Amino acid sequence: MKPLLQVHNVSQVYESGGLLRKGKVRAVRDVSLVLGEGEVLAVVGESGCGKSTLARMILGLLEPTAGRVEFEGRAVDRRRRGRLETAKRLQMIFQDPFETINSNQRVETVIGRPLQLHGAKGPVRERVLELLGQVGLTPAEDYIDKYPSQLSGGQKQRVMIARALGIGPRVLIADEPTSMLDVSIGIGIMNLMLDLKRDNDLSLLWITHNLGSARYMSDRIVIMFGGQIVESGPTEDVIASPGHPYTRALLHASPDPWRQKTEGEKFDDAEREESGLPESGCRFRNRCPWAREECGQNEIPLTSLDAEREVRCLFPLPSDPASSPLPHEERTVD
Ligand SMILES: Nc1ncnc2c1ncn2[C@@H]1O[C@H](COP(=O)(O)OP(=O)(O)OP(=O)(O)O)[C@@H](O)[C@H]1O
Repeated sequence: MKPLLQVHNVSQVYESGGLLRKGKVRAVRDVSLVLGEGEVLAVVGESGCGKSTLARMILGLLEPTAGRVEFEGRAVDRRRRGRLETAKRLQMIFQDPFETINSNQRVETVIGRPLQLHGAKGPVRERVLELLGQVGLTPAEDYIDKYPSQLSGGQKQRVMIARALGIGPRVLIADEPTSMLDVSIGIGIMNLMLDLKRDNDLSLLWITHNLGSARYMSDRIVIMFGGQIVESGPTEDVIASPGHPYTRALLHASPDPWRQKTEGEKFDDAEREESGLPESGCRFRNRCPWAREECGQNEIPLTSLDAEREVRCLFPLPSDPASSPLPHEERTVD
């Protein structure tokens, strides 16, 4: 598969705190990944693991502290003109359509303005109607003159997808686009994105904390924990026999993935998580039932499990699921 988007050893360090309490947050640590043409790659991890930071670096909205991002073989340019060029090819769908839609603009403007910005001449109404049809908002005439407040959450997300699609991107980066929607509405959005991917020859980067949606959507999966990739490989293989204890824990956890969070709550979670993780050795070891002394001694590298899979663990779980006990049966720390 031809690589479209390449992330090479990217890191991000934030300066945090005020005058009295300064600190550094190493939000993303040496992450590399490749998204191939026509592929769906899922990036999965819990709140605070660095997914959104990674997405912002990919889009050129945030300069990596180290490493680089290449799109179609060229470095992503952070200057304004470069960003416009990038935006034509790489479009983002955000978690919260309520936040990103300007409430004073009608649907025609929300979708039409970026078309004009990217060079469409004259009235764009016809094209907007066509895009509304493509995202399932039909009859399109019923939607085009509406304001966001007259739309449901799922309809707003469809408007945002139409807006992104209009520019003719090659890659859609979707950051938790269904997490604020009811499950059935979210499934509708996932099906729509898969259809659009197929019909428009798109690639998708699907960012989520929900392994179920990643499984539904993706060909390959990257699992992140504490700013690092801890496992990657073909989605079905990783889910059938996770190599990293964190992937295993994600599989067996039963979080409520559709719960709405406020912005403040999100940050609290993330900060609590970040401050509780060890800086050296395996970052997951305090939560790992298989952890041994060696796990805290050195940085753990990503190593190959086979030609397509990598795992960041000194003692990867065996591939035979029967010999890998469930979390509540797991043996105690040596
Ligand atoms: N602007 C910022 N300044 C300081 N720290 C930040 C900033 N943005 C994010 N962080 C921290 O960086 C880490 C990664 O955050 P990020 O938002 O990328 O994670 P995430 O996996 O996308 O989480 P969520 O799903 O909750 O958005 C967290 O510890 C977070 O608190």
